[in-house]
Amino acid sequence: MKVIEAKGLSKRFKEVLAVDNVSFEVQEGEIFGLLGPNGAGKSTTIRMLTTLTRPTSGTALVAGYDISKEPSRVREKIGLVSEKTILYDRLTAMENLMFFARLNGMDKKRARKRCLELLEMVDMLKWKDTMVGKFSTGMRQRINVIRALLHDPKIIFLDEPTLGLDPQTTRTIREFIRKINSEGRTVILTTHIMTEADMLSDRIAIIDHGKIIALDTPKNLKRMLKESSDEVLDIEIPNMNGKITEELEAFDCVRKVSSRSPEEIRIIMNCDNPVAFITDFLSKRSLHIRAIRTVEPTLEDVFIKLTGHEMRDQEVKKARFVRRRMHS
Ligand SMILES: Nc1ncnc2c1ncn2[C@@H]1O[C@H](COP(=O)(O)OP(=O)(O)OP(=O)(O)O)[C@@H](O)[C@H]1O
Repeated sequence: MKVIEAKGLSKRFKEVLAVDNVSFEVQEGEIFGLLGPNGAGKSTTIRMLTTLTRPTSGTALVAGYDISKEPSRVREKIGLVSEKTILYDRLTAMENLMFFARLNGMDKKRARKRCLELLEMVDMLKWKDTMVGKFSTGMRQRINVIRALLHDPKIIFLDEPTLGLDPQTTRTIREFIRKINSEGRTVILTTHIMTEADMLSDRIAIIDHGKIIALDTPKNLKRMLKESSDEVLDIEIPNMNGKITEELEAFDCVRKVSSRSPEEIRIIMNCDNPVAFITDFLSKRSLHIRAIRTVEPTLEDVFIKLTGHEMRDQEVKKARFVRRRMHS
């Protein structure tokens, strides 16, 4: 059964078309990942589906209700975890949760029981009477996540749920996402982390510049690359020189070269004999090969193949742009 049906959703902010005619469906019980670089339009898509912002055009049904015509019905059925969520620093974990539970219209006794239950689920019971202002980012995020579950919604939206968290908390949050899903909830998750989308999602929509450029299971997305007979090779070159990326990319059979470290490149290519090709290329330039490996394609490779650029490229460019603006 479909629990989300987005039809031609678009959102324009003045000259920026943040979301461009996006359509997709999410089935009940799925973990559905929206994967894309910073600024791709993931948060804006989630904000429209959770009724926080109105689409410029198009619409969506969430739990059977139209996001534009019946927003309060939609809000009853969903939970949202976003980085913009506010917790009150001078209230304890329990007081924060009770405050939001009461806002949701729960009676005191039921609210208390539910808060304790949820605190226990994320291993935060012992911190229930501590002020949230004293919590680490990871502890706050656990409270944020359970806050969205207070009214027991069947559809949960998580916008970059592990952003800025330490590895241990990241693991806890990911396990928790699997747990709430295994209890029958549908999860819609945005992330710019390929491995996170890969390990959690039943299906993934890859978003770039506001458009969905691919939508399938992680396995099928990766198979797409395999079946295209593209090869992905990692090559260690101890005496690397900076020009080889450009030189290699000038060949028709080379799709993309990316740097993995100062001494290692990853190359996606479609040549008759890729290893012979690369060995010949490097030996002509007196470059040595320390190791060469064929690698199973990852979602990163799928993204590169589809867009012709790395997800990180854009993030680096964006960071540089922000820094330049800050210093100008
Ligand atoms: N309120 C707003 N006003 C103007 N532009 C906006 C607004 N919200 C988002 N944008 C722009 O819309 C585009 C998509 O942003 P969005 O936040 O949806 O991307 P994202 O994929 O979630 O990335 P990020 O992780 O960086 O938030 C970006 O170019 C962003 O600058």
